[in-house]
Amino acid sequence: MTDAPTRIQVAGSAGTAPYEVLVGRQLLGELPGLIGPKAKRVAVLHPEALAETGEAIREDLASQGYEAIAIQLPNAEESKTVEVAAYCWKALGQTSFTRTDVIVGVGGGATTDVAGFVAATWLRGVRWIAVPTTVLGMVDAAVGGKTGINTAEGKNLVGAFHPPAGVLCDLAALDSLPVHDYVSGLAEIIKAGFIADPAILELIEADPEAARTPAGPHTAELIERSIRVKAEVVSSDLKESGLREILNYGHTLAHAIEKNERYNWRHGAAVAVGMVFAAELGRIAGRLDDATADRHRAVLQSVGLPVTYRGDQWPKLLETMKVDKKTRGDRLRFIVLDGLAKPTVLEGPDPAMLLAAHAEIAA
Ligand SMILES: NC(=O)c1ccc[n+]([C@@H]2O[C@H](COP(=O)([O-])OP(=O)(O)OC[C@H]3O[C@@H](n4cnc5c(N)ncnc54)[C@H](O)[C@@H]3O)[C@@H](O)[C@H]2O)c1
Ligand SMILES: O=C(O)C(=O)C[C@@H](O)[C@H](O)[C@H](O)COP(=O)(O)O
Ligand SMILES: [Zn+2]
Repeated sequence: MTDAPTRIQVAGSAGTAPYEVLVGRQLLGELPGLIGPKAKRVAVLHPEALAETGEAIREDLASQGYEAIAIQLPNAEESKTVEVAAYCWKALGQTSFTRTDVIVGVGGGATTDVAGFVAATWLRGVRWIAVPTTVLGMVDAAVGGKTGINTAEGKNLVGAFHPPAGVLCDLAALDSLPVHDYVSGLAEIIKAGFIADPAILELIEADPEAARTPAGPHTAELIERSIRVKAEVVSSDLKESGLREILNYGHTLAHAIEKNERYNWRHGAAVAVGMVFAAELGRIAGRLDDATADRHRAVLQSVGLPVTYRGDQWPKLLETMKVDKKTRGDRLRFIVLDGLAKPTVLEGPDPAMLLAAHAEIAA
């Protein structure tokens, strides 16, 4: 017998329907209920690494009478391209996928970003369900309806706000996740700690080694607390017209690092460096106290996340940051902290401040 899952509500916003994020074990029995009675066809999008899982889900849905297809995507960031999206559109077209049919995205954040984007664009929008299988996917990517792909110019530059009909976080999926990917997801959990829920930081600081494994005593609590932070924010501001920008803490520099590394760095690793940069920027701008700024480096390093980046790359990073989605005209905008759990926007900082903050993360 399994325990009942935790259910976290995400309110409908900007005309979209509310949905639930379930956290627990053996949740796949929830899929047909979420797919709903109108669907005839279901497309299960999964990465190469989860070929067996994707096929098992497809078979299960087929045994329940759906015309189920599996669409295998490349692993990780290689899937977030227009070519992969076009491959999915072709597969849906060849299956005569209609507006009442449903997409299921099973995988990490890269997979659910593409699956959601394909769902947002196919026939101008079909229903989709997220089944995140990484820590990062569960606590962040699968929740909130930001879907998208990268372009040559940068990260997530094409996309749509298209919330899922439900999110199933089956903690058992984390057992097969390589430790490198598990730890990368901790960066977004730590982000939630700094912007909104410091209890997260205390749980990690009490035993950083335990935080690095799904067998740790606080795994479910860390995941659920982070989902609650995200759910609360996106419930009130789906389309990032204000509050939602706080979820972008550390991301202005992180996305530039990812592009500069041709996406060979995991998103979470880049976000770790980006948060140290943002903390230093906050300190230099006279907003953030020394102890909270230093705490960033300490907690991130304690779980094995990077806190520095190649110092000679600054001109390229600065150029890429100009296309960050928070930029308005020529004014760069950063999320910084006024104190612990007090995120705010820093508009058009002096270039000397940016350079000084960069010096603090330059390896
Ligand atoms: N939409 C959003 O709001 C949002 C939020 C945060 C991050 N993101 C995006 O999420 C992406 C990062 O997601 P990620 O960290 O989950 O990485 P990922 O999706 O690239 O997955 C990492 C690797 O793990 C594999 N994998 C996935 N689940 C597995 C499992 N259970 N066992 C073994 N291998 C598994 C994947 O195939 C991949 O090779 C980035 O593209 C980022 O931009 C989006
Ligand atoms: O949900 C959000 O909003 C976020 O900013 C969460 C981030 O962790 C995530 O990486 C997001 O995809 C970044 O969005 P972008 O708009 O900067 O591409
Ligand atoms: Zn992120």
